[in-house]
Amino acid sequence: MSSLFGFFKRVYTAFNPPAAPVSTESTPIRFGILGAANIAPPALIGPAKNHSEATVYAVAARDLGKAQAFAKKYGIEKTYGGLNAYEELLNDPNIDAVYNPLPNGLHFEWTMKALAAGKHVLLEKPSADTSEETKKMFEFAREKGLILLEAFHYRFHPAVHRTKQILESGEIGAIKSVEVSLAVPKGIVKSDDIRFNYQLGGGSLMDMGCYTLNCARFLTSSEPTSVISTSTIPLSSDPKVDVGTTATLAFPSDVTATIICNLALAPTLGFIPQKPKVWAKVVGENGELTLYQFVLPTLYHYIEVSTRSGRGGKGMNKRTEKVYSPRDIKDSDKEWKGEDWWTTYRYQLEAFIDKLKGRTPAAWVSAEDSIANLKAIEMVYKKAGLPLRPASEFKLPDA
Ligand SMILES: NC(=O)C1=CN([C@@H]2O[C@H](COP(=O)(O)OP(=O)(O)OC[C@H]3O[C@@H](n4cnc5c(N)ncnc54)[C@H](OP(=O)(O)O)[C@@H]3O)[C@@H](O)[C@H]2O)C=CC1
Ligand SMILES: O=C1OC[C@@H](O)[C@H](O)[C@H]1O
Repeated sequence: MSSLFGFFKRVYTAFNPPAAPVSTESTPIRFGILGAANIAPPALIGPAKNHSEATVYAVAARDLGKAQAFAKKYGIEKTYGGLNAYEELLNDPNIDAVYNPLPNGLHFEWTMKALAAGKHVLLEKPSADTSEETKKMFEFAREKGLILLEAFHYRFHPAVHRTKQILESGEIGAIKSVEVSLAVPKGIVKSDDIRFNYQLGGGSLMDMGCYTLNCARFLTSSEPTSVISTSTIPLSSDPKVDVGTTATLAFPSDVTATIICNLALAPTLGFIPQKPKVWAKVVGENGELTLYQFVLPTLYHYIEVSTRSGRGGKGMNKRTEKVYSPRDIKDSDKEWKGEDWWTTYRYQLEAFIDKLKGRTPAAWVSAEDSIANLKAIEMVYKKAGLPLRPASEFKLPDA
C-alpha cells in the first residue's frame, strides 16, 4: 500500500513540481523555445519552474496565435510569431539559451543560427540528420565558447548510473551481448507526425532508435565496428521511412548489441494492442542485468541482476534494485542533487545549468558521444539499404 502511495506521489509531483523561488544569488538562465513543440512542457517548461536558476522567457511559433496560446498556457512572458519568429527570438538579447525541439531535419540549421547569435543550446535528440552536421554544430559551439547539449535525458537519471556502476563492478562479468528496445504500440504516433516524414528527418531509427543505439554504446562503453544484420518495416506511403528497425551490431571484443525500435507495433492477432517494449538487457560471462524502462525511469523502473552461484555456477542469485534518487546509489563517488520525483528532464536541466554556471554536472553527453551516435545510426541505415536522412542545405552566411 505504502509503495502504491509512493508511486502516485512520485508521479504526481513529477508532473506538478513545486515552484522554486528565483535565485537571488545567481542570475537565472533565460531560455527561448523554438517552436511550440509538444515535448517542450515536460522537457523544459516544467523542470525550469522547479529550478531557481532557470526561466523560460520566450517562445516562438510560426503562427502568432499558437505562440500566444502556448505562452498563456505555460506562463511565458514573451512571444514571437510568424515567418520570422524563430530569427526574432534568436536576436532577443534577453535570451541566454535556446531550446531546440524542432523536427530533426531542422536541428542543424536552427542550432547553427542560435550559436551564431551567441546562445547556448539544449538540442533535442537526435542532434541532426547526419554525423557530419553534428560534428559541425559541436565544432561551432566550441569555437564560440558556447554550451551545446544533445538532450539524451535518460542519461542523467541515477538509475542509469547505477546500472553502469553494476556493470563496471564486474558483478555479471565481461559483457557478451546487449539488447536495447524502445517500441510503442500502433496508434500512439499519428500518421501525420513528424516522425513519419522523411524530409523532416523521420524514421523509427532516428526517433526511438537513437536512444537504443545510445544506450547500447553507453552500457558497453564502446563503439560499433560493423552492422551484422538489419530488418526494417517500411512505411507504406514512403518506404524510405522505417516504422520499425531491428539491427544487430558488432562491438569490440566479440560483444554484440541488438537494438529494437518501433513507432507502431502491430496489434497481436490484428486487434490486441501490444505493450510498450522499453528495456536494456545485458548478458555477461557471469550473469545478466535488465534495466526495465530506461527512458522514463521516474515513473517506474527496476534493475534486475542475476548472477551464477554455487558449484559449477548452476544456481542463480537474483536481486532487484530501484534507484529513484541519487541517495539510493550506494557508494556513489559523486555529490548529486535530486529527488525521487525528479524526471530525467529535471536531472538534465540541472546538468545543463551547472555547465553554464561553470559547475561540474553529475552527468554529461559529450560532443564525441553525440557524433558517434549519429555515425551508428548511419551505419544501420546503410546496412538496411535505406538512404540517410537528407542533410540540411543551410550554410552560415560567412561559412
Ligand atoms: N527528449 C524527449 O523525450 C523527446 C524528444 N523529442 C524530440 O523533439 C523534437 C520535436 O518533437 P515533438 O515535440 O514531438 O514534435 P512537435 O511536432 O510537437 O513539435 C515540432 C515543432 O517544430 C516546429 N516546426 C517547424 N517547422 C516545422 C515543419 N516544417 N513541420 C512540422 N513542425 C515544424 C513546430 O513549431 P511551430 O510551433 O512553430 O509550428 C512544432 O511545434 C524532435 O526532434 C523529437 O525527436 C520528442 C519527444 C520526446
Ligand atoms: O524522444 C522520444 O522519447 C519517447 C518517444 O516516445 C518519442 O517518440 C521520442 O521522440
